[in-house]
Amino acid sequence: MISRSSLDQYEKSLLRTYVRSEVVVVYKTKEAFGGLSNMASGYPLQINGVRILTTEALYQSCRFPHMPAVQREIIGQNSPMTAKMKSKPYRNHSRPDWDEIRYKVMRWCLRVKLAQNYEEFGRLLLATRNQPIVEQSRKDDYWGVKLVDDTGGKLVGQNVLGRLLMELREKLKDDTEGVLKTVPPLGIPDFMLLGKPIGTVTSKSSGDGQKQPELF
Ligand SMILES: Nc1nc(O)c(N)c(N[C@@H]2O[C@H](COP(=O)(O)O)[C@@H](O)[C@H]2O)n1
Repeated sequence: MISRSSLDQYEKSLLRTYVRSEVVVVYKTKEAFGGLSNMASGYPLQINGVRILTTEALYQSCRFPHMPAVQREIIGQNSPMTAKMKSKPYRNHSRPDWDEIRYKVMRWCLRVKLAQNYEEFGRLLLATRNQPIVEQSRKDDYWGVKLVDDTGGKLVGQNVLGRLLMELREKLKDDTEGVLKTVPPLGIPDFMLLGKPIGTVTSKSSGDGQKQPELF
């Protein structure tokens, strides 16, 4: 069995340190790079024809493929924060492999956000140039980074969300053919929304969440 102290040591080894003045900080959604946050509104999504207002709601709903009623409650929220709050009482019932796959789900959610908001989200991502991106958080040093000194200069965390955003940015820089406008489903079991397997996402399926009317 792995001892608590070696687990603590391992966790510590995953932490990275950033200097605030040298990075793009994602903190409040109204700030310059706030659109990179999953809590940002204005980047609507559509999965299997279902309208979802934010990547936060999409990400949280992916915890519960076996509980469509909970997914419906989460994606029915107008605010991303309440979508996250709605998931809280059910967290112990998240899919059993959640901790192992959540970063893949997050990577897929960001791909969907880009595919369906290619111009606006793409422009924001590219505006970060080659700088490190970090999400500042008060509590979460897995997805983000926390302030570690009173001067506010040092940020420490695994910064998994920031690293996924940087990974996507680098792919976008090479995306001359618009390949990122199509997102295949994740290759994991039970990748479902409201009882149906999640299909390929395309840029055309974004917008106001209504299916396109038949023209002929
Ligand atoms: N509580 C909270 N407030 C914010 O303003 C945040 N940006 C976040 N972080 C986001 O929460 C999501 C992860 O949720 P889990 O704790 O893994 O359920 C992820 O989108 C973070 O970016 N949290």
